[in-house]
Amino acid sequence: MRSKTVTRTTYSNGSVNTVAPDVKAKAVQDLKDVLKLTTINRLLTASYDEESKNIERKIFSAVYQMTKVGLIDREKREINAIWFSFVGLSAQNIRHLEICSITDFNALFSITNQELRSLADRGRLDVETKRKLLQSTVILQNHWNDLYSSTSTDDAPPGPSTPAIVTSNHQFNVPSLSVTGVKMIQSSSMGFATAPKSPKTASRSIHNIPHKWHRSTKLRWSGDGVCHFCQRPLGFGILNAWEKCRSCKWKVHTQCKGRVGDSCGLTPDHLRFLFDKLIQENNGGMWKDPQSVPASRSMNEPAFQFPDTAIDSSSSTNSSAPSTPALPLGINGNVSSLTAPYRSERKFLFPDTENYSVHNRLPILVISEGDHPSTTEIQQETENHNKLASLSGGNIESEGTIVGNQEDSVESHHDVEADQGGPSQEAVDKFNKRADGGFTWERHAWNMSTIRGPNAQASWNEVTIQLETIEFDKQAPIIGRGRFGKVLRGFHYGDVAVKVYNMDHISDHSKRAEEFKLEVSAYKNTRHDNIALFLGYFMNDGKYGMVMSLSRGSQSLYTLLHVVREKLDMATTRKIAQQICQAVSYLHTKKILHKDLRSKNILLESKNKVVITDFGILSMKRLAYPRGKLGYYTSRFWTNYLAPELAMAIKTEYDEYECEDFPFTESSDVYAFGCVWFEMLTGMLAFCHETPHQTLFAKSQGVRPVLPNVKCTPELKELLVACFHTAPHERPSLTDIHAKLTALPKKQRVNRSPSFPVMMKSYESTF
Ligand SMILES: Nc1ncnc2c1ncn2[C@@H]1O[C@H](COP(=O)(O)OP(=O)(O)OP(=O)(O)O)[C@@H](O)[C@H]1O
Repeated sequence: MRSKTVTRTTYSNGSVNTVAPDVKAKAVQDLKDVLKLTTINRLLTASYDEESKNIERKIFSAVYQMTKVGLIDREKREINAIWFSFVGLSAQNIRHLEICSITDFNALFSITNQELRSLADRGRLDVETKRKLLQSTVILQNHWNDLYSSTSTDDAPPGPSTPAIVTSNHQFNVPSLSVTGVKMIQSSSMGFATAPKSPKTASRSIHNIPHKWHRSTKLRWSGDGVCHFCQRPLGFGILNAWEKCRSCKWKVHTQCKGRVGDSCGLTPDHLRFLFDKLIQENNGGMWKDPQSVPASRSMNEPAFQFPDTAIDSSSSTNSSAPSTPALPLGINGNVSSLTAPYRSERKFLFPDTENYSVHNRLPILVISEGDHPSTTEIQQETENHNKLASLSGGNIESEGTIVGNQEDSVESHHDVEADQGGPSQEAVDKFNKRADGGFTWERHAWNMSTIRGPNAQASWNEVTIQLETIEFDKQAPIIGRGRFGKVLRGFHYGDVAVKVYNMDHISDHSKRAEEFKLEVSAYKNTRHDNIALFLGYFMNDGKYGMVMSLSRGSQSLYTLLHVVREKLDMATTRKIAQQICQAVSYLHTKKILHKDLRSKNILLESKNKVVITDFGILSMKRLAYPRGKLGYYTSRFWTNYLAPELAMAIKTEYDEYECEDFPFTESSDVYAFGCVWFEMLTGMLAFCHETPHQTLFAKSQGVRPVLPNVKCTPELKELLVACFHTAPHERPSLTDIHAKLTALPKKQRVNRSPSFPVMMKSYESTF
């Protein structure tokens, strides 16, 4: 019998599956074949005959088969690109959608028809392509849903599984929330490659609510309304008959009705209602069902019932008991039993009463994934780059690699005006206010002579780099892409990394340059061995970017821990922790807050040296873009590092004019540092078993990360647990942590009592 080579596939959630490469290759090939067999035009014809249905089914089963084999992120993106090009999208359209985080089917299914339409509009997809995209997405989603309804619990198709990525109009995530049982079921994954598994004891309740179509016999004019399925105008009710679902408010032509599926989608309001219900029911004891999830062992132990008490320093270094109050694997069940003991004795009361706990609402989070680009993307990027370079006579080396929209260049004169000095006094004030978030940050935080003052212009000029002088790598210009922009590889008197920022969240183009300068100014004044070296910035033709030293290793701590899955020894962990402490406390002395300290933003130059990046950028406004009131686009695992006071500050609906930014403080950076340290010690993310919403909820309830069995001294454990204190002012400062880390002896000597009798005292002292 021929033995198969089996590879380990690491999922984005860190789990590992074994998949025979030939099985995977076959699945991918099947999809390509079936796509080759047919054309989307046939699939999307108005005459929806039996043959079209068969084609649909074939395509879907190929897609489904492929999702079963477990794909890594890069493969998911490639498949997504295959699907999009089959639908008729150009490479540029695909790039646009990817930039908007539609990188796999999961993401595609997670956004509403309306959001997809607005993404298509922003990407300037032509009418026909947009129609095909929307229509084909509905078809695919329907199949997915059908399959969900017809599949047994264990064989459920892999799919967007949890409220982590919230579907506001479609039902793909909903199976993980049982409407009747109202239990939050923990998902095993946030990616579409792994199937959400329900506990075996409780069968999964499938959301399957039929549409309530209503057809008015009156003559109705629907204004500019378009059919949700075919995207053509609805027109008059009688002439071109259309119907409206009373529940989800979808309007479709009568002839399209058959193709939108039998199951009614959940609108954002429905979804909120569901969450509201979950939280309310929790108060009413709905989650107290003792059958649902066995209570955590630690919950019955008095030692672990209170999060804010100092840790028992007598705990053994190799104890397997968590040193913090345990959140049992997921808060997927008996949450009240978890939180009740804390509530009864909780010392800390959150200062902000305007939070979602009070209003019984959780904000909607959509997870976008910054990632390494696929080969196809690199090729695409390189082609664009070279094409533009040749068009401009090789002058504008960078233009092709930088994504910006035409509006930016139209408005660029504003930028030039704004470039004639530092940001305005008003902006600086606003920025300082934003930074303090109502806590401790002061206006005098900024060195006014560098931002605004007699030397401001000269100071900015010194760090301005002309875009034309940067030579971008022709082979593989793009290093990676994040939530707020992308990083390119270039040459500017040496190898450099160029981070191109997306400033679309500032709708007023004339304000972009000013805002960008405020963000960059955090970098401008930093000089530290463990901080990415700022070399300069550019603002050309509506492109905003920063040039910094290229980290040689090009590997982040996240990649090392969760992709390469390397276990760090105590000495390395300590060294890295010390360096992070030094770097971030340096920033704090410069009155700069990191705001986004995560293992992804810690680059490893070598095992002995880290460099931190991406500081001072994050804001609620950035996260709220482009969803606005609909929720936030966040990086994956962002909530895991979020300090509880920040988690509490996220408003369910973001309003630019009314909402304050996050109340970032040095202490929130300390919390994030604790999470990174935790990650290094355990190889796992804090709250790794929770979905983002569960994490937010848990944090709002004062739940702290569970520290599993780690080999470290009680002092270190105590220090780590102190970083997770719910009250920000109780957390230690990074300088203190660094001092304690340094003071610890290099090697812990274990004082074991010998198994044989020894003379403990010296000969002299005995007599
Ligand atoms: N100075 C640098 N040198 C080398 N690589 C870098 C540098 N700065 C960033 N990178 C890499 O570029 C990629 C994108 O970085 P970026 O900070 O934009 O996003 P991210 O942190 O991965 O994602 P997000 O912040 O959205 O979660 C990452 O893989 C990162 O490791």
